[in-house]
Amino acid sequence: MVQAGPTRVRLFVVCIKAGNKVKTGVLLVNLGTPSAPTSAAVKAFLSQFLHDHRVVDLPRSLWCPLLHGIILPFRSPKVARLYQSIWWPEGSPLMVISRRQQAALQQALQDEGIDVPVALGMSYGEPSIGSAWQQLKDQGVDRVIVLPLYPQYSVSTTASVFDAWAKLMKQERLVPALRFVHDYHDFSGYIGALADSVRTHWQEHGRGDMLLLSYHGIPKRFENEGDPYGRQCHRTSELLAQELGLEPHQWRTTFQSRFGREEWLQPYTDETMARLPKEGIGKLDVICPAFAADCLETLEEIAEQNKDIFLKAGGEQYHYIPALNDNSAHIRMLVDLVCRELV
Ligand SMILES: C=CC1=C(C)c2cc3[nH]c(cc4nc(cc5[nH]c(cc1n2)c(C)c5CCC(=O)O)C(CCC(=O)O)=C4C)c(C)c3C=C
Ligand SMILES: [Fe+2]
Ligand SMILES: [Fe+2]
Repeated sequence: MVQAGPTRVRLFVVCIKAGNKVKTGVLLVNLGTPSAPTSAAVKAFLSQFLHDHRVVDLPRSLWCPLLHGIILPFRSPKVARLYQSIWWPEGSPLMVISRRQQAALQQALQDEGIDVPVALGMSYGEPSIGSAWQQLKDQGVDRVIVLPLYPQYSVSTTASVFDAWAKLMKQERLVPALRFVHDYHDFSGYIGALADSVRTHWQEHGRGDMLLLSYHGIPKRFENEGDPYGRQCHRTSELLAQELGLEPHQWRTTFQSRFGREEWLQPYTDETMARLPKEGIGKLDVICPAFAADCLETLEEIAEQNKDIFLKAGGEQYHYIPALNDNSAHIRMLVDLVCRELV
């Protein structure tokens, strides 16, 4: 569907680029997921992920014995069982949804008359960022918009996408022109898409006493060393609360998915769940704005584990509001992000 206004600007931009024989491509990136819900596949995935210095920055002489001797052998079978509990017939939810996002973004750009191929790469596992770049290269792309699907910048996610891209480019003689989407934590289209999703949920399921915004955590030390992730999460929450007209007592920000023994960003989601019923919150709605696609950390940890904690602590009603996934407002927002980088 061709619209007036901004679309005409977009078409104009694409035409200029076409005249200069520059072809832009989009590389969507997410974290990745195991290829199967088995101990062996989870071990392979965790091994690649947890060897990334951006994720675990301990000296290898300390970390590798712990990783190979304890974490991989003991965590893999345990986590494989969790993946089994959320696995879909078509595969890992994160992978299935990411593929849908890629296809929907491709279609939406095409509908706008924007001839920009979209490829999907994962930081860990398959499809790799390298294979996604190869697909774009095969289509004659010489200008790339790398779009990590992380609304809030973190050294452990966004920076590792940049590392992977830089490593890949070491093999190229002709490095393509690059636009790298650093973050979109306060982008109006993203806040609007989150707000639409909450409103739709309220219309369908009724409204809780509180909206809890639970973000994936990072070690507190990362923040002390300059990672803006926590600050950006709080800003997303404020903007969403503002957009929904929530009073301070009607929303709260927490951090989930702790790993290891050191302190992570606080307050912790699970501890908050156990406290809220005692503070008079009986009905709770939970949203996870750091996740562009549902995955283990939302479908199992939030929709199952934390629900149990809240209900066992005396809560009456608990609703998890799904990630934006391939909903139309999310795809529209991604089109807008891409168009911003086409200029
Ligand atoms: C080791 C420390 C970890 C940091 C730091 C971290 C940051 C971080 N992660 C996401 C998003 C996702 N994490 C996912 C899985 C996952 N994360 C960690 C650890 C850290 N994450 C582990 C060990 C795992 C694997 C599962 C497990 O063993 O518990 C996923 C994928 C889930 C899936 O469905 O496959 C996502 C997505 C963000 C946004 C983030 C920092 C901002
Ligand atoms: Fe190692
Ligand atoms: Fe994680």
